[in-house]
Amino acid sequence: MATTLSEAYRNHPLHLHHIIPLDFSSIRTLPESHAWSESNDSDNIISYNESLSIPIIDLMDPYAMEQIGLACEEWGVFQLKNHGIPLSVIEEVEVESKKLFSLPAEQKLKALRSPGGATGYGRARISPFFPKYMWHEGFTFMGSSGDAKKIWPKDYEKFCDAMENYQKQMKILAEKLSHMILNFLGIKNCSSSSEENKWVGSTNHIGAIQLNFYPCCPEPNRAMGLAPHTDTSFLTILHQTLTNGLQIFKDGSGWVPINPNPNTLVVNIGDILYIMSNARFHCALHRVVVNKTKQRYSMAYFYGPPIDYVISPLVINSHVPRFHALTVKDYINIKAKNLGGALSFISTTSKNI
Ligand SMILES: C=C1C[C@]23C[C@H]1CC[C@H]2[C@@]12CCC[C@@](C)(C(=O)O1)[C@H]2[C@@H]3C(=O)O
Ligand SMILES: O=C(O)CCC(=O)C(=O)O
Ligand SMILES: [Fe+2]
Repeated sequence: MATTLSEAYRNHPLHLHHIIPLDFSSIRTLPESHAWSESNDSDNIISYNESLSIPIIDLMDPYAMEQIGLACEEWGVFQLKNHGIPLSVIEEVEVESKKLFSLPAEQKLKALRSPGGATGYGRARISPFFPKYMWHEGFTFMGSSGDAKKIWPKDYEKFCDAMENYQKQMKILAEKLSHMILNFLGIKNCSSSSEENKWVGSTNHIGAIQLNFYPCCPEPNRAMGLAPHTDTSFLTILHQTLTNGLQIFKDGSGWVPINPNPNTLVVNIGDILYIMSNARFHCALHRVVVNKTKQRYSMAYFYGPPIDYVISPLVINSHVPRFHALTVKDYINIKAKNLGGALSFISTTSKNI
């Protein structure tokens, strides 16, 4: 599984300066390399407005499927309560993640992501697309975290157990949500489509964890935690610690905050589901802003089909497909070169293909 995703990234090696994070522990002022324009502040958080808050859905609600479908159409993202993930599993992953990021830089660098790799410690993979660096460190892994053994040759077990339990639980939840979403889209009722979506609930899928850390920042209004992006996944499930920062872009409104709610996970649709929904769902462009006094941590689980799976738009009622069908691997390759332009690159109305 891990090797298959790395295979897709191998053709797009990054320069080391786009992988090695700043040693934030020794920094007291914002370096020019991390100073984004002030405009990032003025287009910032919109004022609170009831109709502009991301839906909170109770997974135990008998109408959860319809509510999830509607939230995907309007927002591309929703908050989920009664999700069934034991609190202890989430708490442990938080403890281990905090332990990891508080290590001295040289220790973390032992697990540095390789230039063409998908897993390990480093800056976000999207870093080369932006003129400035982000105020962020990340650690990506799939399955058992071999990279943790490089950091703690003897004491890796607690970390690995916590991450494995978390992945196990996240996978179960991701499968449940995927079934509901595919049902909502009516994919189950299309000819041969249940065949095509056999990856949901099988071992033949991609499941990856991204631990994110946003240190306190001396000038948060001029810095960026994680630059605007959509996830490549089918769907992403995110746990955030109690510090604000995540925002979703809503056409006509601007950046809408998704502030943490206790016992609530954030679920957003990724590019793969956006394509499969034939753009019926909203594409969840999101970013993270940083804080002067509070550190922020988040743990994302990316769930999606295997890299040889052919993504094709679900077309109902003689609607025209808005995207060319292509494999996950091809899409990852296109995105590695175009980032935000990847979706228009595969659009049936553009002249790129
Ligand atoms: C399984 C995934 C999903 C990846 C790529 C690969 C490993 C790391 C993930 C992230 C995590 C941080 C944001 C993002 C945009 C990034 O830079 O790295 C994500 C990206 C994607 O959704 O494309
Ligand atoms: O830190 C967050 O809240 C969001 C992280 C994120 O967008 C990602 O890991 O893809
Ligand atoms: Fe994301």
